[in-house]
Amino acid sequence: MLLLTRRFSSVLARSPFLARCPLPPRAVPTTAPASRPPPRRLMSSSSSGWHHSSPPPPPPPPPPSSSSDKDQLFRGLEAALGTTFSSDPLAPPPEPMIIIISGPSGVGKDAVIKRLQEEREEIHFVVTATSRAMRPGEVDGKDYHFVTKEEFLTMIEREELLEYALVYGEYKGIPKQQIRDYMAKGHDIVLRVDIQGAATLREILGESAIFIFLVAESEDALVKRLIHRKTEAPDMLLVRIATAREEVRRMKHFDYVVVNAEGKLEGAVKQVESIIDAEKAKIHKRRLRI
Ligand SMILES: Nc1nc2c(ncn2[C@@H]2O[C@H](COP(=O)(O)OP(=O)(O)O)[C@@H](O)[C@H]2O)c(=O)[nH]1
Ligand SMILES: Nc1ncnc2c1ncn2[C@@H]1O[C@H](COP(=O)(O)OP(=O)(O)O)[C@@H](O)[C@H]1O
Repeated sequence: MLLLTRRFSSVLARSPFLARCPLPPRAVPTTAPASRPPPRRLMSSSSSGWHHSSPPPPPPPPPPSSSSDKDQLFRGLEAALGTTFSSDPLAPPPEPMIIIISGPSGVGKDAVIKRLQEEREEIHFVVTATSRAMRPGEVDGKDYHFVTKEEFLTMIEREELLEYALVYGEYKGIPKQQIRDYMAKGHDIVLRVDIQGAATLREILGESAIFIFLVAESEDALVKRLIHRKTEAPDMLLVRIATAREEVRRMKHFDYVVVNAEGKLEGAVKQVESIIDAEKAKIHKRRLRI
């Protein structure tokens, strides 16, 4: 430390900046402090306490004001350290991650993911393959890759799927290659799966992915939302509601729970974004293995 201070002092001594703002002579000792006797202290006659017998040190030099002074000081510090200051980022670059969004049918997974994609370009929503029929308004390759049952079975045989399940009588599965391609390009991956799919993915991905459970504020709200969507016949509605009751009990296996309350879609999306941001800022990051 003493050596550095000396070196810095000698560098600054040669700079015009120092000529205008000289360092106080006692700031850099020329002899080792151990060899110097401790300063004598005298009791002041006033009641205010102790005073040094030596005169007060001169005031520190004023901070550099002009940009050339600041530049001189910067270079002086570099010279004193014997290295240049690097402008490389101090934090490691964020790595792509996999985010799994699950929850009961009708809770708003698709709605949350759609808004998330609008907010964050770097997110890739994996379009899963399904054997179910296309609903009005759905687009092949955007909502799902709609395939026949035979085509789906071929994909299973060829081990092209990271995970697959029979969901309400129809096959659903995640194409592996799509994940690899987008991760290689630095994208974060969002997967939307049912609860059994999330359990399978937990076995495959362990702690390397983030598992988010989406819920409505209440069962009552969830049922109304499903009725309002008008995509299910009453008997299928009953199956989905009964299943949802079971699914909510599996919440404890997830990392986070986000409430998508009625009319508060934006709040749910913001919370998912906060989770992603916090995970990106973690020092001990999740190590992905797929
Ligand atoms: N396990 C698994 N579930 C999926 C996959 N893709 C979609 N799902 C889930 O299948 C369930 C039923 O999907 P769908 O019939 O499209 O109905 P909706 O999502 O409830 O409108 C939803 O809970 C989806 O999350 C997948 O690749 N694997
Ligand atoms: N916060 C919310 N408030 C009101 N309606 C919502 C909200 N989130 C989603 N919805 C609506 O609820 C229905 C079910 O949402 P959807 O995204 O299809 O659910 P999931 O993908 O989980 O089955 C849709 O009609 C959607 O527009």
